[in-house]
Amino acid sequence: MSLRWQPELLDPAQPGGWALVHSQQQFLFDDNGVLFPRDWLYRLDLGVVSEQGLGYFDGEPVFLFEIAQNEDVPGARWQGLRQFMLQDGDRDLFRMLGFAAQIGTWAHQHRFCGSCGTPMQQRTGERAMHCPACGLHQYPRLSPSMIVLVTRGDELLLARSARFAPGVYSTLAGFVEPGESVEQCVEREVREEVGVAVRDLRYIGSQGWPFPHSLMLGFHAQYDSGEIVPQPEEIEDARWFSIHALPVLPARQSIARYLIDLYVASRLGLEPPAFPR
Ligand SMILES: NC(=O)c1ccc[n+]([C@@H]2O[C@H](COP(=O)([O-])OP(=O)(O)OC[C@H]3O[C@@H](n4cnc5c(N)ncnc54)[C@H](O)[C@@H]3O)[C@@H](O)[C@H]2O)c1
Ligand SMILES: [Mg+2]
Ligand SMILES: [Zn+2]
Repeated sequence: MSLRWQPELLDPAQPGGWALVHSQQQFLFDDNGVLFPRDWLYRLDLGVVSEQGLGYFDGEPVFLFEIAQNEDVPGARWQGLRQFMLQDGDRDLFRMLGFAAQIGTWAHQHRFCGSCGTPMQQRTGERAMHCPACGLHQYPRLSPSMIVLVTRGDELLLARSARFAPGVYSTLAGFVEPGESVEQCVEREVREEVGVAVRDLRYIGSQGWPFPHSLMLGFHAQYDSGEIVPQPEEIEDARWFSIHALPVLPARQSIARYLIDLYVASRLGLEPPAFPR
């Protein structure tokens, strides 16, 4: 892991430092980037709903201003987290922004106690919100999801949702439901989304995915039986693709792409790709 970005629980009462400004998966930036002098931001009166101490970037303390909506700031613009991910190069910057977006969204959505409605308070000493009336604690939210490449020899089962960019096909993914194991989730989601049974699941690796708070658990599975039947609401199209005639694939930074590239490399006897971090 790189040393440029180090998450840490900083006390927002500590003065100075730098700050990110986030709202609804977008960050404020200008010619100097996404980090603004914190004292300068206070003067803008941005309607801050939560302030969080995030950690250190290049050794400098970084805070987050979570604001209610994207305000116009002279000389600055807003850019979505996805755009920052797609800009190749600075993975540490994206890791910091992904963390900031998840913490900011969580803080924004837990301002009031879900049990009794009292305004929540930030705890000191751990990243948690606390209800002073009933004692409820809320921690940052994570949604475990499986993602799986299903293969049959030289063929890959890839699908697209109507939300994807035109022509893009990807691996199957879905959220883990209460009470099931990730392996059961893989079997259920594949059955639901394409009507196919799989076997020989192999866990490959995981990736934090801040859109908005998934933890992707990546698998490879062998096709077992069944014909492809796309799930009407979720899957626009699903097919077998030969490793020699693949469609437009997901972004290089995604574990979806890694699962595909890894399998293709193994079939062709090529060097395995680098894991996207
Ligand atoms: N990193 C990657 O390579 C990669 C690739 C594909 C998908 N993903 C992510 O995987 C996650 C799951 O994929 P999917 O969209 O196909 O899921 P899915 O197949 O379970 O279906 C999506 C539906 O699940 C419901 N849903 C939304 N949030 C939920 C939650 N937290 N828990 C349970 N159900 C929820 C909604 O009805 C939504 O329309 C998404 O966050 C997606 O962004 C990541
Ligand atoms: Mg899905
Ligand atoms: Zn409460």
